[in-house]
Amino acid sequence: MKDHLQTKDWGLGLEKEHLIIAGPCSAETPEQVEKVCQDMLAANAVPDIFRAGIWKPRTRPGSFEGIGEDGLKWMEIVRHHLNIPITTEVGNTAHVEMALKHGVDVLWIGARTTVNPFAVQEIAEALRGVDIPVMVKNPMNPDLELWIGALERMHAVGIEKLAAIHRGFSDAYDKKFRNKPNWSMPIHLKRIWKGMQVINDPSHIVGNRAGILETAQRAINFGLDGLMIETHHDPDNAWSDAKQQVTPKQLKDILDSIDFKHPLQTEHPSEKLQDLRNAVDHLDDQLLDLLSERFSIIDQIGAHKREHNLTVFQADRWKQVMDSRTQKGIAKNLSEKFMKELLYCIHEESVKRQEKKLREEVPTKKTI
Ligand SMILES: C=C(O[C@@H]1C=C(C(=O)O)C=C[C@H]1O)C(=O)O
Repeated sequence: MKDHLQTKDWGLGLEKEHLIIAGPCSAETPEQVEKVCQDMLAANAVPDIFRAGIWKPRTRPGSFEGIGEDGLKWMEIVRHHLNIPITTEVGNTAHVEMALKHGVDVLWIGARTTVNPFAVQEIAEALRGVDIPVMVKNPMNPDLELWIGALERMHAVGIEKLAAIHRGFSDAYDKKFRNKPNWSMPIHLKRIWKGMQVINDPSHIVGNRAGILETAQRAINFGLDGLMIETHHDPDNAWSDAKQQVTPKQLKDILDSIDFKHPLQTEHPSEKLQDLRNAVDHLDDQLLDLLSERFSIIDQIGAHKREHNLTVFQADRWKQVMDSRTQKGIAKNLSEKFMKELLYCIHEESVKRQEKKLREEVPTKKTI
């Protein structure tokens, strides 16, 4: 993947291994901005970057849609009290112009914008030639390509200072989260785009302040690179996202409670870890041998089906395989979800191979 600059090279003094971004969901009044800063200082909870929403994309009209440009002027208050970089969301070119005019240090692209390549491209064009870091939130839907695509659009206009934000994915059925985490998405992003830092936003994932610590800890356990936590001096009376904001004191407690983990220095794994990894290598070899053996028998069954004019998919047999293996797996401490995914994957390959068998060697019939 393309070279980009990590947060430590943004020229903003962001040297820490885990970046903490905090501040209110929305800037509401100059007094509110000042009070949040004062309470952050008093609670010893000054983040690395201060966040404040100036324009709020709301699901339905009628709720508070952000204070607009006036709020950008209040960012001077933050600079005065905390002397830290400031970030806000931009959703169109007018936002970009105003944010640049008022010296916002870091921009972020919101989830509702990331879904729309036209909107992302317009913002990218407005940023061509500008030296400013941009953080891209995941799109509303769990589409990794769209997330990477938005980062690439920024990179293509010369934005090298890039990071991603994992804020969860909209899900009509799963009501446990406001936005379902789908942890595999940020992990895949980090795997595909080497060195891409992903900041976790537990506030938007959980949707209520009680669950923030648990989700934040999981993000750190998985190896994400920082946290963005909505923080307000009086969360219950916040003009937006009242349920999920925490006070600076609560932010401090959350950060103090998190057990921050560190990436492994891959060059020097301990002897113990090396032994365990060798054992995994050996087992993986055996797994591959077994899979290859299974598929060679599947091919023989395919040949048999071809000779006897049988269909590839056999529902009764498949149900029996699925049910019995799932139960056996559960008894061996493997999760039901994992067993089902594994078996679906194996079955898909089986039927593909057999169908190919049916096509490739049509038995010669004497037609003349
Ligand atoms: C292997 C067969 O073909 C298909 C593949 C199966 C499998 O992978 O276990 C099971 C049932 C069939 O849908 C079979 O009919 O036995």
